[in-house]
Amino acid sequence: MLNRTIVKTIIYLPNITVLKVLNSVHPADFKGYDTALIRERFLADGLVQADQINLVYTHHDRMILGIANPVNHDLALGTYPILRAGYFLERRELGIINVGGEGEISADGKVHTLGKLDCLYLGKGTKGVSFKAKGAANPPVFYLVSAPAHVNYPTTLMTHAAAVKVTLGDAATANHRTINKYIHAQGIKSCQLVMGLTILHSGSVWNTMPAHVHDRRMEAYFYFDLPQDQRVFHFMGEGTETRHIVMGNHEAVISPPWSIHSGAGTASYSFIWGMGGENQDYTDMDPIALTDIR
Ligand SMILES: O=C[C@H](O)[C@@H](O)CC(=O)C(=O)O
Ligand SMILES: [Zn+2]
Repeated sequence: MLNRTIVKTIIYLPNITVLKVLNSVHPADFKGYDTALIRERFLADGLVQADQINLVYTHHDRMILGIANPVNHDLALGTYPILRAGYFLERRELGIINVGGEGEISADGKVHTLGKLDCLYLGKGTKGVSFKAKGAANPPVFYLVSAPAHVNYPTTLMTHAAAVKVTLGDAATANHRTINKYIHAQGIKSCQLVMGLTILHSGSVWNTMPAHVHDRRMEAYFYFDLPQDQRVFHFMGEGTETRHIVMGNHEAVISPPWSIHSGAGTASYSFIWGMGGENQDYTDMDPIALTDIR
């Protein structure tokens, strides 16, 4: 039987040029960076734009991150010239977490509905990917993290409720928070992506302290649910040479393998962490004692 389904929706193909390419940085060079250079080399901002997919290509484990924000149009994930690939996921995998209103993601003809904080994994070889809002009044904000992949793992949807939860910290040290793991060794299977999100409890403002590094993996933090006029002071650099970068809502920062990644907000907030690299062992972290941090 011929498939005579007529596709009625006009799918809008957004800009297929990446916003920015971030090259790798040597920790010895980083010591001399001023504010502007830190922001140029590590910050991904201006990602959320109505009816656009805005991506940043990094040479930190070749991770791509960005936002798809369909409002009035359905957005197709095109193939970017920088990939020299027939389609976006020809040699890549993709993790997506929605931090906005309800939306839909179509993957090779199958439609997945994502509420706020739900996660969809798309494996290598998924050809047709598009994003859609359920309503223009409260559109989805899909945060995308993609890494190179060599085999296909099945498309998997995981709701926020189904994510593995670990509550850490204490209100007394202003770091009471719940970690939600989606893509990891005991969760959604992937080639190298590890992904989840952390929600600070009301009144707690510190994440990931005492801080750690993991030389086997790079990481990116994407801050959200931060009031527009509030900021997170995100700390980075080698444990004995820290610098800070001031982050607003819906901004992401790269953490190279040699860098700590930890922040303190002027209000409570949430953030998505995404990692790629040598292993997928979430517990492979080398903590740095607070008394050793400089
Ligand atoms: O390598 C793991 C990542 O840095 C985060 O998962 C840590 C985190 O979310 C937290 O402590 O709040
Ligand atoms: Zn980490």
